[in-house]
Amino acid sequence: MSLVPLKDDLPSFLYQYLPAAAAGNASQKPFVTLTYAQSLDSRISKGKGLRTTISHPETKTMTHYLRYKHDAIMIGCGTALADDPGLNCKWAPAGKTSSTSSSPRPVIIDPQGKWDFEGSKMQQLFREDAGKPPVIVVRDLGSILKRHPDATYVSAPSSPAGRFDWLTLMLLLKSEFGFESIMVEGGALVINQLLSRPDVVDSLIVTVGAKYLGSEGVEVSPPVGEVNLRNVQWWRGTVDTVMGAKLDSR
Ligand SMILES: NC(=O)C1=CN([C@@H]2O[C@H](COP(=O)(O)OP(=O)(O)OC[C@H]3O[C@@H](n4cnc5c(N)ncnc54)[C@H](O)[C@@H]3O)[C@@H](O)[C@H]2O)C=CC1
Ligand SMILES: Nc1nc(O)c(N)c(N[C@@H]2O[C@H](COP(=O)(O)O)[C@@H](O)[C@H]2O)n1
Repeated sequence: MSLVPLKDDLPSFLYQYLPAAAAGNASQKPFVTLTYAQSLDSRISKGKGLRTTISHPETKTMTHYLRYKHDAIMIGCGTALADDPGLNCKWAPAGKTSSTSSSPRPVIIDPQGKWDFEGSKMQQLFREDAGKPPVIVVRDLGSILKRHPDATYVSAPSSPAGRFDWLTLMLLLKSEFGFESIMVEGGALVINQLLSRPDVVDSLIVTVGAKYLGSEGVEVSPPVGEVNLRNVQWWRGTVDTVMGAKLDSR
């Protein structure tokens, strides 16, 4: 499906939240953008495992513009299993066409290796030369039952509860794969952890869709309680609004 054109004022609105604005900052860590679309009742899908459209076509185009601006796109395996997403980039600057090379590399956080690249939308796009193959981050390379030859598996150190530390993970992804920028799209478990990590997240870009999804929906609400933001700006579209912000470390 093709995208509607990118709204003219979005690039200037987004600029300060994108990796290019931090170019020249010598950091060991990749630039990390946390971005997702939520309803007015802070839900990112209408139920566990239910792929849900929240973004209006013009903010969907914005998401593809954001994908164009990052080296990698990260999701948790809950999202990979629920949505079977493509995670490629369909946006291209005027006069150019989108291609595999302008798509970010998908990164799937999948400690137990539950998600399978075989038969996925990502595999289909890769075969059509319309998307890159994923990096799959697991806990233990030896425990993966089905390894796909076109996917890259990498193990990361984890806590006894099986959790990766986000900063360690981002540093590893930069050193192993050279990712200078990573866009994190979700899902809820990933977002709720990262909202309290100003040491990891450089920018927050949230689309707010003009709808409610109800109490059965998958909620974004950080367990740590209050999270404060700075450098907050709002963009108003036809139906949605978009908030750009930085996480406050104080
Ligand atoms: N509206 C939006 O922008 C988006 C909506 N979604 C929705 O979110 C829902 C999925 O959310 P969740 O179920 O919360 O799944 P999730 O995508 O956050 O994945 C959770 C899984 O990721 C792994 N994981 C997360 N943090 C980890 C850590 N620190 N260490 C090791 N492993 C870790 C674990 O295996 C965990 O079970 C779906 O319904 C999907 O449609 C997902 C992305 C964006
Ligand atoms: N920006 C945005 N708006 C929505 O309404 C959404 N449901 C999502 N979901 C995210 O996009 C992924 C799907 O990507 P493809 O279109 O298949 O490339 C989905 O898995 C979520 O990460 N995002």
